[in-house]
This record gives sequence, structure tokens and C-alpha cells, in this order.
Amino acid sequence: MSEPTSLSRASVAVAGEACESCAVFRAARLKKLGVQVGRADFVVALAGNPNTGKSTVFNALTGLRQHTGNWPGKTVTRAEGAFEYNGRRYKLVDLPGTYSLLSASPDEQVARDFLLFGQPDVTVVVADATRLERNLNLVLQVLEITDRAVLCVNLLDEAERHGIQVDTRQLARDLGIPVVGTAARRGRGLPELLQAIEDVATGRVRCRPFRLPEPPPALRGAIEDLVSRLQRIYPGLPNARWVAVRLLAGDESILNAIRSGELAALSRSGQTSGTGVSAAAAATGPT
Ligand SMILES: Nc1nc2c(ncn2[C@@H]2O[C@H](COP(=O)(O)OP(=O)(O)OP(=O)(O)O)[C@@H](O)[C@H]2O)c(=O)[nH]1
Ligand SMILES: [Mg+2]
Repeated sequence: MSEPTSLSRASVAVAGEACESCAVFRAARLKKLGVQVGRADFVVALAGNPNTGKSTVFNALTGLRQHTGNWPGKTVTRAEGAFEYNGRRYKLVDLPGTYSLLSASPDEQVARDFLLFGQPDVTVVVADATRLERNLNLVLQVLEITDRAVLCVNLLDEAERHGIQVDTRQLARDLGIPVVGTAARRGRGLPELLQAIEDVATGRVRCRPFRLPEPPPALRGAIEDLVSRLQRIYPGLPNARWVAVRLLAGDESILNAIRSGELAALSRSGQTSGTGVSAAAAATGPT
């Protein structure tokens, strides 16, 4: 996060002295693997509000051609692709846009279920730099359920056109995770994004995510009690605490997942492949 600007890195490469910290060198370390996911060293999820450029980032890193366009709700199911970076293979999962992990529309549930139960190694939240405040709602929710996240502040070119400047360094300090500014349609910032993903995936950078204050003791006791019951009934269930909180809030979709046996299936499978409560996986090929 305290690296030189992409301009200074690029100038080093132009001078013909590519070094391991320069952006052009790092971009050259990217191999787009398309649908050839195979055995991946790390699984990376792309989450974010609708229309923030998730599929644009996905396409740029995998070489695939997920549907993109300037209206929300284009991606309705999960798409998977792969890339290799610095010799490590990454499975990249493009998710439908969602405003909140509490949302209940079918495509938003696909995103929610993968983030909660798919256990990605890194969650990249792609945010719209022109609507940062609204986008941070999902970022804070994601930070409640994972220690390994990167914030990609995309559409920086649009923000600049409107005179908006984003202080990514301050954001990184406040959120406790790497924050990278991008204009993904033109590839700007993607070398830095790749580096941040690698840093978090390999543990080179340890996140200290901002968390909301603990609930009052009475509620905390109820949550802990429910968590231990859930863990007894559903051993291996990821994010049992989140499930407990949603049950206490009377979340119908979680109650239905219990009644239908979906939650039991999740805890049995461990969900490393991330099928999700209601998600149908969609491998997307070049179109
Ligand atoms: N100006 C500009 N446009 C961008 C950038 N990144 C993506 N876009 C455009 O923004 C629109 C939305 O991009 P998508 O990649 O489809 O967004 P998404 O987040 O996958 O959208 P949903 O799947 O509907 O949630 C498209 O028209 C992209 O070309 C960027 O950095 N700058
Ligand atoms: Mg999309």
C-alpha cells in the first residue's frame, strides 16, 4: 500500500530496467487462463453493488467475455474463470451485484451464499468511486464475515470527471484492508489489484478489518448459545455466527434453508467448491 505510483513503476520499465516491483513487470506475470480453472491455489470472489465493473475486472483478468453493460443486474448467476499470477493459479468467481448480504432477490442470494459459504480465500469488493458511501455498506458487511478482503475502488476515471478524488490510502487505514484505485475498462490499476490479491492470498499482507462494535452482553450471550447449537447440529458450517444473527433477526431465507435441509448439505460439503444455498454454478466460456 505504500508502493510507488503506477507512473513511476511504468517509467522504470520503459527505461528497460524491469524490476519485480514495477507494474509492467507484474502485469507480464499475468496469464489469462479463461475457463481452464483446474486445480487452483486460491479462490477469489468478486463482489460489489450492481454495475460497479465486477465483470469488467473478471474479463480483464481471465480473458473471458462475461456480459457487461451500463445497467445493473446483468450478471445473474455465478461465473468462474482462472488466471495465473507469479506462478500461482487463481480461480476467479464473478458474482451478481448485491447491495447487501441481507438482500433476498434470487441473484443477490447467489452472491450472498458464495461469500458466506463458498469460503473464498480473498474477497475483492468492487466499488463505484462515484458512489462510495453507498457502496461501503456492503464492504462493512463483508468485513464482518472475512479477514481477507481487498477493496477495488473502480470507475476512478468517472469520479475524476466529476471532480471526485478518493483517498485510497486513508480508506485502507480506516478499513484495515488493501484498497486499490482502478479504471478497469482501460486496465488502469489492475497490476496493483493483482498484487493486492496476491499479498492477501499468500498472507504477505495481514488484514485488520474494521468491525462494528460488539453487541450488548445479553445479545452476545444469545448469539453464542445459538452458534454452539448450530455447530453441534451442522459441524463445519462456515460463518455460523452470521447464521445465528440472521436467525435471531427472523430471516426467512435462512429459516427456509434449515427447513429444506440446504444448511445441512452446506455443512456436510464444507462448501470449498462454493455451490451456495441457492446458487447454480455457471462456467462461462468465451462468447
Ligand atoms: N468509465 C468506466 N466505465 C467502466 C469501468 N469499469 C467498468 N465500466 C463500465 O461500467 C459498466 C458496468 O460494468 P460491468 O462490468 O458490467 O459491471 P458489473 O459490476 O459486473 O455489473 P452487474 O453484473 O450488473 O452487477 C459497463 O458499461 C462497463 O464498460 C471503468 O473503470 N470506467
Ligand atoms: Mg457483472
